[in-house]
Amino acid sequence: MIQVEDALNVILKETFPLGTEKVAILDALGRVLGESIFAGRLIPPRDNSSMDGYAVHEADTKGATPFHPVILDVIEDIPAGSIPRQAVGIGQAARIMTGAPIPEGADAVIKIEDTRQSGKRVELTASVKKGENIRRAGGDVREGEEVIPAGTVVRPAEVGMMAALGKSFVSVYQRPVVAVIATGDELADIDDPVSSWKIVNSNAYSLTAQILDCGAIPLQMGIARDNPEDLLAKFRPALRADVILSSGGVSVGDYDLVKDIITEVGTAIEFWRVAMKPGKPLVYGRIGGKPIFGLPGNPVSTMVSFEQFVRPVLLKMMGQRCLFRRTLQAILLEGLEKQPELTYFVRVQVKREGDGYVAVPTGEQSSGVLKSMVRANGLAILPKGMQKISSGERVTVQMIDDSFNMTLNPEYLEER
Ligand SMILES: Nc1nc2c(c(=O)[nH]1)N[C@H]1C(S)=C(S)[C@@H](COP(=O)(O)OP(=O)(O)OC[C@H]3O[C@@H](n4cnc5c(N)ncnc54)[C@H](O)[C@@H]3O)O[C@H]1N2
Ligand code: MOO
Repeated sequence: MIQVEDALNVILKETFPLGTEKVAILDALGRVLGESIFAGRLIPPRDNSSMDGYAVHEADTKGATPFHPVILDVIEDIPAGSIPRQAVGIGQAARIMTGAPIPEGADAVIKIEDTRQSGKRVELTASVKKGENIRRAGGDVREGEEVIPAGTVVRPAEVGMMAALGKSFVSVYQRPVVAVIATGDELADIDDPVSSWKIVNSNAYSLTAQILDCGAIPLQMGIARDNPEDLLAKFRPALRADVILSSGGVSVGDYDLVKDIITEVGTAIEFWRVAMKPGKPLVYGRIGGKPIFGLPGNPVSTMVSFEQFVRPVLLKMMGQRCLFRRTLQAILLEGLEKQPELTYFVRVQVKREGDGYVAVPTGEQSSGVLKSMVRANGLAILPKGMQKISSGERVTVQMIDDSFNMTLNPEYLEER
């Protein structure tokens, strides 16, 4: 039996980012850049005004006050998007709007609030400094500058910047295709007739959802029955995926055949059984360099094993550098006993309380009870060596719900 951390080390050491592909910048959202983005142009492309006002010579504005205004001739109007036709001379001003290019001659912009226009003239009631209210060409981005380094996760700001730089396609890391095989004679699909002898194949759906949630591409292979022929018929075509997952059939029962079958198709098994609960009977191996995971069949075991081992693998393949969930410290509000040789992942609901957090176990912790997973936003990690934990003690919680910290003001949640 391998320890959780050792298992993770073995798996991640032999996992590498996939190649890259070109996608449209909006499709790059949430993905990892495979190239650095360099500026092929200046932003802004030329000096422009940051205020609605008048482009002037700074020297002309000296000493202007509401009681001793300076009067200038207005020579033209420069709305944003237009090209100035004349240079601004001494004693002259050009009316200019935010974003419009600064005309020749002018070296400052005075904002409208500090002026009074009368006909073809303008009175300045304040002075300006050289360069005031002018955004310089290249002030945001210089030509040739590395604006976004390779390895960055693309967010809306990066999408906007790439658009500003005229880059419509960009290189990102590929998304792995992940095959999912459910195993078990007792399984029925969602739409099959209801029978008390059958269990709905929910694992294929929770796993597929977890794969999608990571940004990877699921490939549902359906249900394999507990016989070698059917298992081989599902595993063989699954090997074209980048990662292969199965659920069930990895324990010690008479029909737990997954280990034998994946060995038969050529998998080098690296470990079977991890010192954890839930998820102990996990089997892991490599086939043609690809990872293959035989996840335990209990619905919670499947999901928790995915969280601990498969999710980091998929993220690493997609070029991500942050492979793990956020953890936080919380006060556990219920005492628990455990087997000291195993690491426990306890389903909890974490809430803010004062400056800190509290964690409440979400009910029955048996590996078949999916409802306590539905109610959980975190997994409290009770480490190996610990025998029991009392209410009021501090625990580390792995947050499996990213939206957790969105503690919205309750009045925003009121319904109409
Ligand atoms: N004698 C022993 N028995 C068991 C041990 C053990 O050490 N000794 N370990 C237990 C633990 S821990 C787990 S976890 C399970 C895992 O066993 P398998 O991976 O072989 O899973 P199955 O036996 O096939 O199924 C377990 C359970 O989960 C339900 N299941 C299976 N697949 C699905 C699915 N796709 N969707 C929904 N539910 C599914 C299945 O009906 C069973 O109830 O073994 C223990 N036994
Ligand atoms: O590991 Mo099993 O997953 O405890 O039920």
